[in-house]
Amino acid sequence: MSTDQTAVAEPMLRRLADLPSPKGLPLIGNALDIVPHLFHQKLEQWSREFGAYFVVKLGARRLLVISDHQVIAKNLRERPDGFDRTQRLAETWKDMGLQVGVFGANGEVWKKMRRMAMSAFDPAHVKAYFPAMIKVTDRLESRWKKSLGSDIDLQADLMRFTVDTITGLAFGHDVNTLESGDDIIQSHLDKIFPAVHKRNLAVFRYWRYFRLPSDRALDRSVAEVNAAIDRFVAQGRERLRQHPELRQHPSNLLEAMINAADQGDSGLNDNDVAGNVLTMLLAGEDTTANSLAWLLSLLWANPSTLATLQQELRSKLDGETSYSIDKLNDLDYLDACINESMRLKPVAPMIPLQTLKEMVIGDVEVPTGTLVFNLMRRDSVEDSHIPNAAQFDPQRWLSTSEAAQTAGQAISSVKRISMPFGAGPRICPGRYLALLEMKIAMAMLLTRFDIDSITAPNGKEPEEHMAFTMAPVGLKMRLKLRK
Ligand code: HEM
Repeated sequence: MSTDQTAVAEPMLRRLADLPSPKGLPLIGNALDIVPHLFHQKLEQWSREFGAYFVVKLGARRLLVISDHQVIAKNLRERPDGFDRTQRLAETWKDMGLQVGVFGANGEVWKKMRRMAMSAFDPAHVKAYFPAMIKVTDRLESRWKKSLGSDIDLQADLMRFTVDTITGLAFGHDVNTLESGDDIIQSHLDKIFPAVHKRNLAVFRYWRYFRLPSDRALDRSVAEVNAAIDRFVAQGRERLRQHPELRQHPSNLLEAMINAADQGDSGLNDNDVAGNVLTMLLAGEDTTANSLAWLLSLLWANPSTLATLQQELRSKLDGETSYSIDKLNDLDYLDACINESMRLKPVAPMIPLQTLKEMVIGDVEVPTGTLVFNLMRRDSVEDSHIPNAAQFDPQRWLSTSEAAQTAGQAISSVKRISMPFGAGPRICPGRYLALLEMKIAMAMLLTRFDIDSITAPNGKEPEEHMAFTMAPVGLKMRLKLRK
């Protein structure tokens, strides 16, 4: 027998130039195919056409787009050594005059920032923030009681809920948008994410040469936000000076992060604290509010699931005088509903990264500096990976369910395929807090009220709108007092 016959064939590697690519125009490539708020859907559509690996051209930039969940999970775990967040994100952030925080930072700076952020999310601290979360939830309940029978702008109210929660937690500052109308900082923060998303995709960075009126408005908003955050950091320091006991038991994220920065070897200063506070504000509001809005719209579209969830919440929480973290963590069906809605409607449907070295991704050889767009949802909604993937079926997350007994493989895979909070060393550090917020809001809503209707414009399914996070468009909710 010749050695040739026994040798194991080396897999053939492809290069970026060998991969399929949607047809584009000279110089600008596929830029005209891209509508920023539908970018994720376009990439998902192309991935069905071109497969798990393809290249999109945006001017001089080449994006390697990947939708194989196993490869994506490996990419996310290969941080910080194999991948950074993109250079373009860091540049966009800097152009806008924003302080770098843990989300946008890379390398050694990220490591320090991440340590500081994690200290703020330590479970003992989250427990200390919990009473503030209850207060905000009570206010949401009062607000909704005043709106009985009329249309509630669902997302706007959920944003008020998450803004008040995060601002309270981040700064110990009670902005109370639920009772007192609009908040100034919030109206400025609202401009930042959509601008980051648009500028990240732009082929020509015109704002480096001239400013349109919208850019000047953005500059003003960033200046206001930066000044407000600096004030909050100064106030936080003053509080710690006056109440040294808060060093041991910080009452908010800001105090916890100032403490972490003040540890001898932290290498962090107040600018870093400010960058992380801004990051928490941006990362913690739309994400949680949009996830809740998607969950509610899916429940309304699936009445028997809504009834089962209502039954779980009422049977376990009726008669309780107040919420507790333990009780909220004992709501298995609610957990399953949240997981299932984030599988179908992940608010971060793509995670862009950039390679830090030459590497092989799947069967593709890529050079250093390659932009890699990880599509988080494609496999999660494919029947070949998840049975009846389009169906909203929380049961698939319950290990005790019949489905789990008969299709054990499918159940373990749904947990591996759906990664709404990312994965690996840069997985979302706010995930437990976000889940707690979602649970307390759902517990309040379904034990105190009956939902009369949740509708999207024209009676259709809600459309997806991407502006750094993916939101449902135009949801209105009507409530009745519980029978
Ligand atoms: C349902 C709500 C949320 C969702 C779906 C979500 C999702 C995500 C995702 C997908 C990432 C990227 C992870 C990766 O690169 O692997 C991320 C990162 C991050 N999230 Fe969240 N998030 C949520 C809520 C929050 C909250 C409430 C906070 C803080 C108050 C937060 C803070 C952050 C931060 C600081 C990062 C950057 C982590 C790093 O780069 O090391 N998130 N989140």
